[in-house]
Amino acid sequence: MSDYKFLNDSDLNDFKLKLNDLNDNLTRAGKKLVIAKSKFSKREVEKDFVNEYVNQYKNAKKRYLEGCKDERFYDNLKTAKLNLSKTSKQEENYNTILNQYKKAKLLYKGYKETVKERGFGGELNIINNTALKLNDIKFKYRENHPFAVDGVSVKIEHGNYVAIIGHNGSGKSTLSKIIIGVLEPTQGSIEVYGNKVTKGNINIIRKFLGIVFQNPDNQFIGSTVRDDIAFGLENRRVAPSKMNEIIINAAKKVNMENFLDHEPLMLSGGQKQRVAIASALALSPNILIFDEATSMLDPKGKSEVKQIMVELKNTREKTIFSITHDMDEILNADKVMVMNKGKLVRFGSPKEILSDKNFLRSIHLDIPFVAQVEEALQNVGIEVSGSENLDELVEKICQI
Ligand SMILES: Nc1ncnc2c1ncn2[C@@H]1O[C@H](COP(=O)(O)OP(=O)(O)OP(=O)(O)O)[C@@H](O)[C@H]1O
Repeated sequence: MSDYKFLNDSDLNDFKLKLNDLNDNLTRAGKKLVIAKSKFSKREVEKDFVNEYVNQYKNAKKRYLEGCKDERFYDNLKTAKLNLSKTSKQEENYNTILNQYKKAKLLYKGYKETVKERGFGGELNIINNTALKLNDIKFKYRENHPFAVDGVSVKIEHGNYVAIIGHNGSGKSTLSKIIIGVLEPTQGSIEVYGNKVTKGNINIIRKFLGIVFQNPDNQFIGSTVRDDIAFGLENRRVAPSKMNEIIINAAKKVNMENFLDHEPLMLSGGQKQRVAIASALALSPNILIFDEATSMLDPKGKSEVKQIMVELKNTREKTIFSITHDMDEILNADKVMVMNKGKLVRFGSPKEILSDKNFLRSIHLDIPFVAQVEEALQNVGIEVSGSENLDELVEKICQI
């Protein structure tokens, strides 16, 4: 027994992630079966078609139930208990063995709770501080097509706010779909916090990526803001007793806590997007991706959402990616990725990117308004640069 390797929190976390994934598969198989049965009742399909989904559901359930049984936690507790029973209080290592027993007891309790909660609450394995590492990513939609993403390599550290810009067709959306695992790269590899993304773990890793899309109206399911934020949590089988607190906290982060009982469709565009952000935040993603999230909003809505993005950035709790056509937004970012014809042609701070305005113009990108004003002032000998917004620029001018 002396070389027995006791389990630790990371083993319990791995078990949570695995069980939650099996539970997702089971839920998906259940949904597909319901659809197949409804098609059968409308006489759109034959019985064989339904049977196929019945089998898939049965298999998913079998895998889930097998996944629930993990003898390691019981064996771990049994070993720790045995060790303790063989050790007298006078022995030097008594306290270590007692602590091992206490830990094993906690892990066993955690295992039982995990089964009850269907694996909810697992956290992404943080192997290193690099939120995203793309290694020579290439992607083409069809064999005889050019690469839509062509050899992109980049390393983004945790807590950064990264703006991805580029003219239409430059590969931004394709790249974002690769990051979120909707498209599989034709070549290259991806690491998320040190976890190499594979077919086997992509569904698990995707749970730690939150996405806010362009059209706020396409993102609502619930009849109130509260229901809407709850939807994702219900899918993850979060215990109802825990839900309220999570919903309120998420709503507070986007200043929507007073709208929880409002109907989502009656909100302004900016408010809708803030609810969409809250729904994503409720699921505690490590990486939050904004996919043109401000492009359909009026100026007030745009500014509300951008303000929330800056507040999120300032907490440094999440890594943020924003795919955007709004060149003014890049001033808020820590790093800017400039895409052109599928390639990452520039990567740096907003100041570095804006230092070569002619290059940006050559690939049909607008220059942020503030930077244009700064450029005009520089041309008449007034040295101002690096302002994040108009207020900052005005302040700098007043100090000259
Ligand atoms: N489903 C698809 N099938 C085939 N080609 C596609 C598909 N989607 C995008 N493409 C092509 O891939 C290239 C990159 O497109 P992508 O949509 O990623 O660019 P983008 O920078 O996001 O553009 P936009 O700003 O217009 O959304 C373009 O040449 C585009 O025509």
